[in-house]
Amino acid sequence: MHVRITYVNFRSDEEAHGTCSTEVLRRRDKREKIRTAVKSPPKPSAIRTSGPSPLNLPTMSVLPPVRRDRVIAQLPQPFTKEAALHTKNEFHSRVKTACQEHKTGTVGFKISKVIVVGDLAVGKTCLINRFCKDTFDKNYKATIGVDFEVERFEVLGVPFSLQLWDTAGQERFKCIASTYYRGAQGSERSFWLHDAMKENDPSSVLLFLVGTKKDLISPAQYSQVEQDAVRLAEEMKAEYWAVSALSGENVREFFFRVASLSFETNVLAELEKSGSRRVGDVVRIHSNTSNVYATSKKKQSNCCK
Ligand SMILES: Nc1nc2c(ncn2[C@@H]2O[C@H](COP(=O)(O)OP(=O)(O)OP(=O)(O)O)[C@@H](O)[C@H]2O)c(=O)[nH]1
Ligand SMILES: [Mg+2]
Repeated sequence: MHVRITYVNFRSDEEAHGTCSTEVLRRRDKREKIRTAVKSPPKPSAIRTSGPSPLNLPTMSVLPPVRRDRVIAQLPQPFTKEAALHTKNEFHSRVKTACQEHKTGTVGFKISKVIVVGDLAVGKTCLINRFCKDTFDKNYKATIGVDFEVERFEVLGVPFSLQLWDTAGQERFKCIASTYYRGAQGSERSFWLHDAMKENDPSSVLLFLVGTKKDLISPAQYSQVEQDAVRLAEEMKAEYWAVSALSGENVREFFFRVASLSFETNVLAELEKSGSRRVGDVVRIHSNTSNVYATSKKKQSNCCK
């Protein structure tokens, strides 16, 4: 399951420009090879949990407990309904039931990848640091290659982790990000989106367009920029957010929304996968047919609607 996020960088003196994007990608072995240039992230097994709730982990666990402020009990709402991946008020009912019945399969053991990509200095690193470390550095230090953070959540009582990849926006480091998005063509501005979408199945991607540095723009300027950003998000089939790493505005809400939609999509996919092999399925025996197994419910589509 892939989730992508693209950012628009707000400036008070010019129209939003540049993009950075975040995507949650399912672990792909091929891609792991680029990590020769970066720190090795923890393997999935290193964050495995044994019970349904990490808050109840035994003291012997190697894992720290999920922070209280990373517990998600309600579906976070989109920034604007005009450009949202979906506008439901609550988690999908099948997801809620699966969580209540502890039938979320392997979702609690997975890490979803969030890849933040975009032009240099749009604020990718600061955004991640504000969320993960609650810090902000006004001095620009270009990211070299790729860096990462792992954030653990508990969604509807189920552990869920995001691996946040912070890529470099500078041209000279683009080759590393390009390992993810091979074959990219097009302008600087469209590079990230076009390339990323080309390399991945769009139906398995959650894409977010994020306007960074919201504090730099006046409310009047912002409302004009937002119209353009919403239009762009619609074109991209992305969910739009506007954030400020400096003030912290919307940063937590945004990452909670990313975690929640990724979690929901993962659980629905898991239910879809296991739909034809559930324990306790009804077994019907017909004298006139050789097809003796039937599930109690028809397979349902993996859809948030
Ligand atoms: N005013 C304001 N400045 C910000 C904000 N976020 C980042 N900045 C500043 O913008 C500059 C670049 O921020 P970074 O987060 O390092 O940018 P980046 O996208 O990671 O850049 P690369 O690593 O080169 O791709 C820094 O000087 C930050 O202090 C914000 O929300 N508001
Ligand atoms: Mg950076």
